[in-house]
Amino acid sequence: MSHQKEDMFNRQLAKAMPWFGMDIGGTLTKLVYFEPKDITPGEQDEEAESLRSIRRYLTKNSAYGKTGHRDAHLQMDNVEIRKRKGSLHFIRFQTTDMGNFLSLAKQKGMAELVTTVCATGGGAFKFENDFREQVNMKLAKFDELDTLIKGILFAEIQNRTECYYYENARDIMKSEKKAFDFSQPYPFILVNVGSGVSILAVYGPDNYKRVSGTSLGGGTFLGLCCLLTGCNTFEEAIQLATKGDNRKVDKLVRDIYGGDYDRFGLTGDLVASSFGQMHLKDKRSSVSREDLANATLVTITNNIGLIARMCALNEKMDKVVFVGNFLRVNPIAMKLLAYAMEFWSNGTLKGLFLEHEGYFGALGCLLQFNGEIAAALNDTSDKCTATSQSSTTDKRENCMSPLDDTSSASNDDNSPKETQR
Ligand SMILES: Nc1ncnc2c1ncn2[C@@H]1O[C@H](COP(=O)(O)OP(=O)(O)O)[C@@H](O)[C@H]1O
Ligand SMILES: CC(C)(COP(=O)(O)O)[C@@H](O)C(=O)NCCC(=O)O
Repeated sequence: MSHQKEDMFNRQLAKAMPWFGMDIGGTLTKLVYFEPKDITPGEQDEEAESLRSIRRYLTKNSAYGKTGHRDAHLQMDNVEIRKRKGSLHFIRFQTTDMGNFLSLAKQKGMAELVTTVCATGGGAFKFENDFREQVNMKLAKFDELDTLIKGILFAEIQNRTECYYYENARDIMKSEKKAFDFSQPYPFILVNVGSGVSILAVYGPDNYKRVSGTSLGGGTFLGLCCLLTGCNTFEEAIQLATKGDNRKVDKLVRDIYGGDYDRFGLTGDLVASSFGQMHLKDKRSSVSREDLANATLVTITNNIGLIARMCALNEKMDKVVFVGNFLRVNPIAMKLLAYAMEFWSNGTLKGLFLEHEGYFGALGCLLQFNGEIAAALNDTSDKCTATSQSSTTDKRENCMSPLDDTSSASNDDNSPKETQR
């Protein structure tokens, strides 16, 4: 890009503030907000009061409405995006609270400032009309798996301690979090544990395929836990699980064999049948809510671990990266997954985790926003490439700046894609 074009590009980007990326998931909506920290006095003079007030509101609070939270511990400072320096803020709320979010956006004057929000996740499709009708905002839609990978790669570059593993994974009581150098990531299996689970094989920055998935995910854990224990929140479910013992609920190999099943290396303390004791009335009457929560967590986690391991085996990959908000405040699940990768593969597989867990889709989306504008400024149809899929055909006829109208610039082609190697 020429200097002149770049200047114009940066000015347009600055005018497009606030920069957001939004991932509207099945359970949680994740919002990543870029707070510029290099505002010049000139910009400050021109800045609309509503923009200033939004910045203050988002950065000074850590709770918003009934379910909104800013994860201050995840804040990324000194980030450079498109030559602007600033901080990234990570905010989440329940997707069922979207109505309140839209009311708040209206109240804070967002609709006058922002014409287009970059959004990903199923809700970018589901809530598109609500955004248009209630706050006159358009959604520039991006595929959730494309943005997930983009977000992960960006976070890894920004934060050298983003990725970690569990040392001594075979001994869950002693296993400890340790930084992992993920600067040479490819190839790897990516397991996104959200409401449901998507499993990808990632070969390069723009080259991946969705190899598997399961409906038994974070939503299943939370739903079953609420049913079985009467708890109401994820945090409560995790707290209960931390104090419980799945062995009072599950049938172990030793409950069936009286000890190990040596011939096939199945030790006595291995779960033979999840919830396998719960058909017996006396066992049912002696289990606690905590035991049931723990057994639910172990059941769901082990199942995800098993499928992930099979995918790694199929794809001949040795790194398995787990993300998604199911892992939030959930060391039990992470340690179990680390153990499952290590133990069942005889040490050939490594389970890896990332600090920003459930925010990568929203982060990737925020980064994508700039790409769309760049495409618009270059203003040639051949430069209007689809979000990242190297093998997909871009069906867009016009590229328009999201500052004006993104209805045709967004990735509206929502047909399922599988990137070819
Ligand atoms: N505060 C929370 N409220 C609800 N679910 C939570 C919360 N924190 C973590 N979770 C877990 O995260 C899952 C959602 O993960 P996420 O990656 O945000 O997926 P989605 O995009 O489908 O909403 C829930 O099913 C639940 O297991
Ligand atoms: C449909 C989804 C991609 C939606 O993503 P999510 O909101 O759960 O993060 C995911 O829930 C999923 O892949 N479910 C499993 C579907 C299956 O392969 O059985």
